[in-house]
Amino acid sequence: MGNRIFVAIDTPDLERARLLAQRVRHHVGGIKLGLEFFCAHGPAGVRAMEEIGLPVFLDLKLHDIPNTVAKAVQSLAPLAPAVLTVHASGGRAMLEDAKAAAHPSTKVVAVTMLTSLDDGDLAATGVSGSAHDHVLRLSDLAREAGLDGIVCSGAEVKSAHQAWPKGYFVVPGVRLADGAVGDQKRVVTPRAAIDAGASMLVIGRPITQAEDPDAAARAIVATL
Ligand SMILES: O=C(O)c1cc(=O)[nH]c(=O)n1[C@@H]1O[C@H](COP(=O)(O)O)[C@@H](O)[C@H]1O
Repeated sequence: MGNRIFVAIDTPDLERARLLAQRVRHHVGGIKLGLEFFCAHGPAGVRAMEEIGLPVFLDLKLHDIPNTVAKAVQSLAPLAPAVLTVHASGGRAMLEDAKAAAHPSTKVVAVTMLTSLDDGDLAATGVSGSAHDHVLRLSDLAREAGLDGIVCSGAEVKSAHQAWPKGYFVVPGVRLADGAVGDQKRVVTPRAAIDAGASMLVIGRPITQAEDPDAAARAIVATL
């Protein structure tokens, strides 16, 4: 089994992104590029990062009407990212059209409920019930729409995996027991996420903000 850690390269600085990816490349299975990077550098930046030779997860969390999302996904298809995110709450038609427009080799995964939110935040958006139930509902929707998997926290991945054994489960909000949580609310350790059935761990600041990112990535791998 390959390394399931994707390092979140959250920076608008292309040189820093390259340097970070190169430093940790032997201890991660891929790199995740998100809005911060993509807004600054677009497809050319993604291509520049692809040259490092690691699989690229393009995390744009697309969420709009079906036609707009499908056209955006179509525009991204030449980049053939290993993984691409859309928001599950965009609804079934949006999810189906996103999957149909993606490069055939791209896993399209649906973000369920952001790991920076808790039950109280959910209630404030007008959704009653627990984060757990909300994630499970959105996971069913993603499966029915033909997506490859979902993004959820380590607290829900076990149930989601049981309900969808062939799904691909991306887990962010990963922290070592003594690590700073920052803006994340639903966090688990790397080991707990893997034991619960995560297919991929997304880890950003615990690696990228460490004094020695390479050593930090190596230390996390050692816990798995
Ligand atoms: O889709 C994601 O990757 C994602 C979904 C989610 O619910 N929570 C979440 O934190 N992420 C991303 O995962 C990364 C987490 O970064 P750290 O909190 O620094 O480890 C960031 O790049 C987020 O954009």
